[in-house]
Amino acid sequence: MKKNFSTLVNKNTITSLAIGGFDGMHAAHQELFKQLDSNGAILSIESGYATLTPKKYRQEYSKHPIYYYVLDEIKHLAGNKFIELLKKEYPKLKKIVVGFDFCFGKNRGYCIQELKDIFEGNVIVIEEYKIDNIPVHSRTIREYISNGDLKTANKLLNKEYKIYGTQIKGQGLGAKNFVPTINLNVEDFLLPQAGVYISKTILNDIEYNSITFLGHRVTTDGSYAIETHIFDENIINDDYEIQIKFYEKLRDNKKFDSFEELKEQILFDIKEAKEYFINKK
Ligand SMILES: Cc1cc2nc3c(=O)[nH]c(=O)nc-3n(C[C@H](O)[C@H](O)[C@H](O)COP(=O)(O)O)c2cc1C
Ligand SMILES: Nc1ncnc2c1ncn2[C@@H]1O[C@H](COP(=O)(O)OP(=O)(O)OP(=O)(O)O)[C@@H](O)[C@H]1O
Repeated sequence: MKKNFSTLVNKNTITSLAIGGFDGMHAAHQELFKQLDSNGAILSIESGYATLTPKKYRQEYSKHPIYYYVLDEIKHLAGNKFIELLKKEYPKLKKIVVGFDFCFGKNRGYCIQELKDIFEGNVIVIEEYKIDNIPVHSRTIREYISNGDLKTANKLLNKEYKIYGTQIKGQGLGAKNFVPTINLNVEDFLLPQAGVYISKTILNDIEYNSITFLGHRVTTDGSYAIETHIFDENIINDDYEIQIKFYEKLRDNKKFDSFEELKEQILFDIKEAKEYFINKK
């Protein structure tokens, strides 16, 4: 994970700010960032609901430093007070970049026109950004992920959806009866719909082709699990942090009548996922 270097960049040097929530750091957010100059920064207003790129993981997706405000601490401010606060914290601020639907201040009562009226500087407003006619928003991307449509979610993110987790102990059945898997504990991130996904797993900065299962292990102990199988590698993982990138869903979670049938299906899933990566090249 890239360290948040915002604390290292002096706010006195910042001349432009992109303002918003920025959960996902998706394709539309990146359109805003393109308008920042080399002394530009991102001002993320934290509502506490970021599940695509929780705060700790967000800096990875931009070269501009990210600063944060907690929404609850600033939402009572009248529009002019908010701008005063920005001017005080960023004395060289000349340009503000926001999207078409940006509103701020008490009761979200101040929007683009008020921003232009109050801020004595350049206000750049980005029109609603769409991909294949789908408006790009964090809420829309969350919905695609929750419905298992990672292909569309990734298109709107302009990158593969990625989660971070830590290794936990599994049932100890995988390597003996099925295939070896790393079992993960994941906090803070939105999890895709239950099922089997083509994925890449990153351990110690090395990216491996893999397949990932999420859901209740209805064929074995019934408990919820996130498990990833890395292809053709003998992995002895002692890494604290594991990253999973999701590509496409292969199938739903399913209850099998025997371990043999589940194993056969898992081997078929692996074959399909391998073909996906071969064809992608
Ligand atoms: C590619 C893949 C697909 C899986 N599909 C299912 C499934 O459809 N139904 C199910 O009950 N468990 C499924 N599992 C989970 C297995 O039941 C699980 O790997 C096994 O119980 C071993 O768990 P362990 O690692 O905790 O020992 C799948 C696992 C993998 C790796
Ligand atoms: N599709 C878009 N086109 C242009 N600007 C956008 C778009 N989506 C977000 N923005 C702008 O990006 C900034 C960050 O906004 P925000 O994080 O609320 O985005 P969002 O993806 O619309 O989130 P949510 O879905 O939670 O409303 C805001 O200034 C917002 O106006």
